[in-house]
Amino acid sequence: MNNCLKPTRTVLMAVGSFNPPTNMHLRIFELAKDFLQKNDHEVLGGIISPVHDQYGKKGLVSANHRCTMLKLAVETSNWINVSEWETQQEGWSRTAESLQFHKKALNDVNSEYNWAKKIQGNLLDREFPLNINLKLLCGADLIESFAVPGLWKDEDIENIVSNYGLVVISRSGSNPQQFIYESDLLTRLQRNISIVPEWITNEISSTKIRRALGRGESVRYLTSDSVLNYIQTNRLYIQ
Ligand SMILES: Nc1ncnc2c1ncn2[C@@H]1O[C@H](COP(=O)(O)OP(=O)(O)OP(=O)(O)O)[C@@H](O)[C@H]1O
Ligand SMILES: NC(=O)c1ccc[n+]([C@@H]2O[C@H](COP(=O)(O)O)[C@@H](O)[C@H]2O)c1
Ligand SMILES: [Zn+2]
Repeated sequence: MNNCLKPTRTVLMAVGSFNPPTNMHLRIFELAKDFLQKNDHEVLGGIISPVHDQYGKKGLVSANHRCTMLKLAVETSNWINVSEWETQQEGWSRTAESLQFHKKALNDVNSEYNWAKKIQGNLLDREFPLNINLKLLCGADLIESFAVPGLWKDEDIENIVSNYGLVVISRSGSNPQQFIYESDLLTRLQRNISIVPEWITNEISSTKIRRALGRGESVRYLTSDSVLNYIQTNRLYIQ
């Protein structure tokens, strides 16, 4: 919330494997946008930032495939974009580093990145400074991973929540309110965390899509037909 008349200019960024992209990956952006627009934010755009190959998660297909699938998935959206920046670095980037890079590029009027130009183009005026805020959008399982020992630096969690802000979409099997209550750090920073309930609950996950594909079962309507055609043409996720 801000106290002046203008709504806060906000961009949402989701990080993850997107292995493969699912309809829920796009849904979380729609849910977050609706929520923020009712709460005094002007949502200028969304960015999906797939993780580097060196993240090394079991079964992760190449960034080349994941970026191509994501670009196919967002073809139906006029506001969600794909950033390949993380995948183009020497190695894995911490989420705090990725947020820092993307926020800087979004506020740079001379940015060379297409997603930055497109999002800036949604501004009615391009008064300098652009004052575009970036928030991390995630499902409740990602915030719960903050508690995994050694996975996230405390200083990164503090930086992400206090300098960017979090929008957390509830996911079955997780309880983000309780998780925040159990963390002194997150309780202190609570006003920068928005929890958005997903009332039309849906269990779609990339893991379940990979499992079904591995078993030769249909995954139609869990992801877009364009992504599905790409998976089939390139024979991905079959053992
Ligand atoms: N059904 C869902 N509800 C809420 N958030 C989701 C859902 N599916 C994915 N997300 C969120 O999307 C982001 C990217 O997640 P990720 O690429 O890990 O997808 P996933 O479906 O969880 O995949 P996997 O099963 O491989 O872990 C994360 O913040 C995750 O919490
Ligand atoms: N310390 C960190 O910044 C940190 C730790 C663990 C995961 N992450 C990110 O969270 C995402 C997790 O993705 P998955 O849920 O697909 O494993 C990835 O984008 C990864 O880079 C960041
Ligand atoms: Zn996941």
